[in-house]
Formats: sequence, C-alpha cells, structure tokens
Amino acid sequence: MATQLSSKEDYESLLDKYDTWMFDCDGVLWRGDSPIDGAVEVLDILRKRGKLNQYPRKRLLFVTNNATKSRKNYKGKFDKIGAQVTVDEIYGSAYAAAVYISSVMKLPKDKKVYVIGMSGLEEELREEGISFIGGTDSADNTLETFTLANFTLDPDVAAVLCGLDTRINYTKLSKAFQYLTRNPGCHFLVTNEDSTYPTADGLLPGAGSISAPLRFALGEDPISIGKPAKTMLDCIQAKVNFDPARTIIVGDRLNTDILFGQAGGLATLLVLTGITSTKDITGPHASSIVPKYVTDSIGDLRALRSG
Ligand SMILES: O=C(O)[C@H](O)[C@H](O)COP(=O)(O)O
Ligand SMILES: [Mg+2]
Repeated sequence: MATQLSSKEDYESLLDKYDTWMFDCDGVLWRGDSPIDGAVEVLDILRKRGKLNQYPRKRLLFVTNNATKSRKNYKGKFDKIGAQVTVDEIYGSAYAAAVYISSVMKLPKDKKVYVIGMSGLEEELREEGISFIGGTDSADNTLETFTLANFTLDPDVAAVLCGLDTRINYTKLSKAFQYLTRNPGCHFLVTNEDSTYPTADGLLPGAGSISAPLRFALGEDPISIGKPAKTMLDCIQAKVNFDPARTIIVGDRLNTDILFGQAGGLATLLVLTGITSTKDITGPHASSIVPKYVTDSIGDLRALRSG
C-alpha cells in the first residue's frame, strides 16, 4: 500500500531520507508548456534546503522519456519557467538513445539510423556522432502518397529509431518498415513506449502510439530505451555517482516512472498531476504497480518552504 503524504512532517522526512531527487518532467513539472503550480518553487526549496548544514547536499536530476527535445532544449525550457537547471542534470530518452546506439550497439561509423522523430532527437544523435536520415528531412515530412517505385533503399541503414513525432505520416512508417524488413539485421529501437502524452489541455497519443503501427506491421517488439528500461539508469549512473538507497524518483506514470524506480532500487513518489489518477491506485481496478509514496502534486512540497 502506498504511503499518502500530506503534512509538513511527511515532506521533511523525505528530505531526511533522500539526497538524490530524480524528477520526471511531463505530468510532474509541467503539462506541455504549462508549469505545474508550485513546481519551480519546490525545486528552489530543495536546492536551498539541500545546502543547509542539517542535511547532506541535495542533488536534483531530471529524467524524461520525452524525446522531442535535447538536453540543451530542456535547459532552455527550464530557463523559460525560471528554474535554475544545468544541462548535466538533464537526462532525456533522446540522449539515452544516442548513447545506447554509440556505446552499447556500437553502430559502425559507416552505418546510419533511419529516424522517426523531431529535431531534439536529431540533435542528440548528431552530438554522439551518429549518422542518420529521415527525421525532420523535408522529403519525409510530406503527405504525398508513398510508392515503392519512387523509393531507393539505403543499404547503410542498420537501425530504425522511433520517438514521439507530432508529424508522423505514412511515408515515415513505410520507409521504416522497408529498412526493418529488407536490411539484414536492422535494429528496431524506440526511445520510449508511453502510450499517452499529458498536455495542459488533455492527453495526446504518446511515443508508444507512434511506434505501434510498426510493431503491428512487423509483428515484432522493439528495444525500448527510456523508462522503465535499465538503459536510462545506466546512462545516468555513467555520469552521476548516487546511492540508490538514498534516491527518490518523482513521477506521474506507474508503468514507466514507478517501475523504473522500483527496478533501480529507488524510492518512488507518485504525483497525480499527469497520467495517473486516484482510481488507478485505489479500489477494484487499482494497478499492481504500487509506489512507495503518493502526493497530489509536487507543489505540495511547498510545505517545506519555512525550513
Ligand atoms: O509520449 C511520450 O513520449 C511521453 O508521454 C512523454 O514525453 C513522457 O515524458 P516524461 O513524463 O517521461 O517526462
Ligand atoms: Mg511523466
């Protein structure tokens, strides 16, 4: 059963127990471009309280499955909402995918990736020195009818990488399908599998719903790199030395954020400002994924402001 947090004492006890705070972004810190009420203030409180001598220094990390933006893009988004965050505190599935392709898959330099995704994903691939086609290329961002007669297979494509792409179309799906069925050994990778994406005005199809047509057409599941996969945690641990026993992840989705935390031996705090609602964690249809703590919103931690 999850512990429902509500009092200042509840939140103070979290400060006592955890030095590293991992924050999911969509549905926790913001919905689309709208910050969650109190989120920026709470980040500031945690930084300030973490510097006081009664607590070990607090480390804040931001761990998002949203592959539409690069770490630098996210730094700009944090700046815009007035949150003091550095690029090396940000871990996105776009970055994790680029690291996976270069360091785990070890894609040969003469090979390339066919991308379904947006400029942030392309930026992270470029930063890792990975060659790619597709993505925001104008030839792929078209509503023209796709015909194989006009398509030339690139034999150097050794992986297809699919992330959230708000300009998805039949041409992109068809090209990806050609590479995955006609280039021998072509890897099928997705940045993440979130089914939906929480915006300020409601839910939209998420990255998992963008790659779903390919999975159905292929009859094959991809390798997924974002939460809850361990790949994302490996990516963070390669850069940041933290103690899982003194680390908490704050998330809004049970089958990504909370599972990711549980698999990594982290404490988990679920907030109800994004994907998950009370009916998902209580009553007859409650999920089997049970967070350690629950609170309505990250803004509830403003109770810590007085110190
Ligand atoms: O569709 C997606 O990619 C996800 O809904 C979204 O981007 C998740 O982002 P997160 O909650 O991990 O910040
Ligand atoms: Mg989220």
